[in-house]
Amino acid sequence: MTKLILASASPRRKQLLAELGLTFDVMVADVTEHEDPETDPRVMVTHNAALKADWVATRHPDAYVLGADTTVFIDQRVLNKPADLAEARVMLKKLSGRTHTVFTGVALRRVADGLRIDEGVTSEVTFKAFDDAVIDAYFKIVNPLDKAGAYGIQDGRELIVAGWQGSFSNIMGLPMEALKQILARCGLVK
Ligand SMILES: Cc1cn([C@H]2C[C@H](O)[C@@H](COP(=O)(O)OP(=O)(O)OP(=O)(O)O)O2)c(=O)[nH]c1=O
Repeated sequence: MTKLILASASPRRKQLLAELGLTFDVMVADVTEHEDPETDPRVMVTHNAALKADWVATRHPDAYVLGADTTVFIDQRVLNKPADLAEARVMLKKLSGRTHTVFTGVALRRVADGLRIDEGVTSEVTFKAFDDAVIDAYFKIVNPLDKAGAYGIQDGRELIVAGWQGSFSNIMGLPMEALKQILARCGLVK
């Protein structure tokens, strides 16, 4: 049987991949992600997605292994996960009333036949203009610390998000439209 492994600790990625009706295992890669705020975001997410997939793939050479990485980009700088609530607040204030870009990189690997597929997807998100009281309310319902840019489009978006363009699932962490095409190329989905 063909085995698929999701190389991720993200509950959002697990939930999104499960929506395809596939059977898969989850294994978290023990890697240090590249997180330079001044780096090219597309290069960074592609590199980090490949790092995660490669780490698991070398340990499971017969399995298809999927890795992904998501970041937020504004003012020519990358916003990764905030270190604490104070940094999360600074990030949300920077994003308030403006449009930013979300980059997700996806890497599929299989060591047994040398399969390597890399893909990068971008989406745009526009935030409402909001004040500290809104950020306080937002932090009561969403934990910003495990999310790039200190927000999750999937929860509480009525407080902060005015709209988006592109793939909603890409913003959440796994671009499902592109991923379905990649998995279909490997015969894993129809
Ligand atoms: C922008 C945005 C990010 N995120 C999340 C997706 C990712 O989980 C996280 C970005 O960090 P990542 O390093 O991409 O992912 P992760 O550490 O959560 O999981 P792993 O590396 O093990 O795969 O931010 C949302 O959930 N919603 C959003 O709207």
